[in-house]
Amino acid sequence: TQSTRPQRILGAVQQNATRGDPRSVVRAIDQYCRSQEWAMNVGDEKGCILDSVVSEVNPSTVLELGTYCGYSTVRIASLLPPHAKLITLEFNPKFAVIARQVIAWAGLEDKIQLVEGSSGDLIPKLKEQFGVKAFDLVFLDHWKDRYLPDTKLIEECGLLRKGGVLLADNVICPGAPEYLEFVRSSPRYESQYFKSHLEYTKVEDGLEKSVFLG
Ligand SMILES: CCCNc1ncnc2c1ncn2[C@@H]1O[C@H](/C=C/CNC(=O)c2cc(-c3ccc(F)cc3)cc(O)c2O)[C@@H](O)[C@H]1O
Ligand SMILES: [Mg+2]
Repeated sequence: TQSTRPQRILGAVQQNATRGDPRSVVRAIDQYCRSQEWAMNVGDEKGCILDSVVSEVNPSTVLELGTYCGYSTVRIASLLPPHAKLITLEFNPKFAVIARQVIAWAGLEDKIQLVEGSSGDLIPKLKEQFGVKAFDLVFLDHWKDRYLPDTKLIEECGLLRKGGVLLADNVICPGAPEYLEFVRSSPRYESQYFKSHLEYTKVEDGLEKSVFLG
């Protein structure tokens, strides 16, 4: 029977990456998606910007919205200090199954908690159910029209610490205009745009980094 793109991405990881070596997992996915078939991973060019923001923030707790195959999940977690944790939310069970195997191949199960469900339902439960106090970094890479409502929800739930950072993928392509307008005009955020390109292409895209001022 016909395989799915996430299944083929997992296959590329299992064939080309070394178990327990997160960077080889990232490299295997990038090589596959650049040479065989495009997929909506943040990719290697924007990934370097992601790496620099993660290293700068040096977060203890990270929230990712939209796991997909786990590319950015593994990329972020590979840079976290020993006791740091990353919670990633994914509501498509077929993608979650693949992402869990990619995360396992990278050997990052101890750092990453993949929670199945929709961000709107799960965000209000993160404090009580997962013992989260506040996030140092949130990576937004799920449905683009959900960036703004989920940011407001994260604020309402007191899940972003003062100085905490929101990092949003795709603010140009496909675009998140309402989100951009909000974080760039709100006095409670200090925003900065990192110009780059859509993963594996020459199309312009970029990441928006927004520091929560409290
Ligand atoms: C109620 C839904 C909102 N809450 C949610 N809660 C949890 N997981 C959610 C989610 N929404 C979506 N997801 C998951 O995130 C992922 C969705 C990501 C959406 N991303 C994009 O559409 C995207 C699209 C492009 C793209 C760019 C150009 C183009 F021509 C075609 C596509 C590039 C990207 O980098 C992208 O991130 C999936 O795994 C989905 O199941
Ligand atoms: Mg994206």
